[in-house]
Amino acid sequence: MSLLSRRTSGPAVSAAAVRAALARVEDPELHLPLEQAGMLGEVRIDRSGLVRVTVRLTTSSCPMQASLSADVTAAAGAVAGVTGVEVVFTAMSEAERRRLAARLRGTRPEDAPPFGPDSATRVYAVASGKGGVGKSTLTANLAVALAQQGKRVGVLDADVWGYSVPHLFGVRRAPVALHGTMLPVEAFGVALMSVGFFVRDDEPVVWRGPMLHKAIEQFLRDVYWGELDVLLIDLPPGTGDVTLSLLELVPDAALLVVTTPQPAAQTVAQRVGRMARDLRMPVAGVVENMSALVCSSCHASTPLFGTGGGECLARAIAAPLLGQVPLDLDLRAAGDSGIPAMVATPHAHSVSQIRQIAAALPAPRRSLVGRPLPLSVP
Ligand SMILES: Nc1ncnc2c1ncn2[C@@H]1O[C@H](COP(=O)(O)OP(=O)(O)OP(=O)(O)O)[C@@H](O)[C@H]1O
Repeated sequence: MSLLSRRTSGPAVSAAAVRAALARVEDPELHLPLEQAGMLGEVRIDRSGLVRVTVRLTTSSCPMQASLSADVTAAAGAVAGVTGVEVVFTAMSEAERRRLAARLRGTRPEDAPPFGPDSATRVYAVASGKGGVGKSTLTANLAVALAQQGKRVGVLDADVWGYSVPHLFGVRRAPVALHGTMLPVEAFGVALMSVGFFVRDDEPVVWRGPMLHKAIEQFLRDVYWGELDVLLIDLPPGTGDVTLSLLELVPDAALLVVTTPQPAAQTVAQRVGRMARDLRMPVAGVVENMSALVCSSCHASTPLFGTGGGECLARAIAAPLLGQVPLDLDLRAAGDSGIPAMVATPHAHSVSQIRQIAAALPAPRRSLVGRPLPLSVP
C-alpha cells in the first residue's frame, strides 16, 4: 500500500535530513522509534522534492497503518524542500521479525520476575468479592483516565472466564505475535492483553489450574509491555486460583478493592482484604461503585443499593476509601458501546469521579514478601 501527499517544489532535500526528522516517529503499538524497531526502510527523494518512505510493518494486516502514515507524512513533510510524501508499507521478513523480537525481549534474564522490585511500573490488581460490581468497567475507565493524564498504561485482563476488556474497549483482533513475544493491542491510548483476543465470543474458556497459571504467566512474561507507568490487572471476582497465581507472580502489585454500597457486598469483599493481609500484600484502597443514582434534572439522590458499604469495607480492611462512583446510565451505555465513558461521555458525573480516583491513586507500597526485614539486634 502507498499513500501520497504533495505540494509544489522547493530547495534540494537530503535523505539524512528526512531520516533525522523521522527519528521521532514511533510505532503506535511498540512505542519505539521506527528506526530502532527496524521498521524504517528506504528513504528516496526525487528531484522535485518528493520523498518516498518505506515502512516495514510487523504484520501486513497492521491496523495502525493510517496513523503511522499520518505521522510519517507529517514528520517528513516538515523538512524544508519536501514537496510531497509517499509512504509505502511492506511486511517485515521473518529474519527482521526475529531480530525485533530479540530486541524487545531485551536483556531481562529469563528467570527475572516481570514487574519485579526493579521495575518502575506501578501495578494495581483490581479485585472484588463478587461479580458484577463494576470491577472491569472501573479498570477500563481508570486506565483511560491515567492515559489521558499522560501516563503509559497497560491493562491485563486476568478475568479469564469472564473477560470483558475486549468488549469494553471495542477491540476484537489477535495481538501480533513475534517469535515468542506478543504485542499488546492498543486502544484509547492503553496497551491491552486479554484471553478474549484469542477465543471466539461463543467459545467457553475451559482452562483449569496449571493452564490458567501458564496463561497468566505468559501474559506477564511474554507480552512486550514496554516502559509502563501503570499496569492495571482486572482480576476475576473472589479469591480463586487466578488471583493467587497472579499475586504470586507480581508480589509488588497493590490491591484496589471494588465494592457496591450494599452491606452484603462489602462483607464478601472483606474476604479479599483478608487474603491481602494473609499474603502480606499492600492494599491501595477501596472504590465504592454503584453509589446513589443522582437525577440529572432534579438532582435527587436515590441510593438504590443502600449506603455505607465502601466506608465500612475501608474501615474493616484499614485501607483508604478512594472514591464513590455513582450509578450512571452513561457509564453502562459506554461500556456496551465499546467506547470507554472516559472518552464517550467525559462530562458524566461518574466519569469525573473516576478521573479523580485515577489522579489520586496512591503509589503501591512495596510488598514485604521475600524481602529481608530491616531488623538489627543491638
Ligand atoms: N457505576 C455504574 N453505573 C451503571 N452501571 C454500571 C456501573 N458500573 C458498572 N456498571 C454496569 O454493571 C455491569 C457489570 O459491570 P462489570 O462487568 O464492570 O462488573 P465486574 O465486576 O467486572 O463483573 P465480573 O467480575 O462478573 O466480570 C455492566 O453492565 C456495567 O456497564
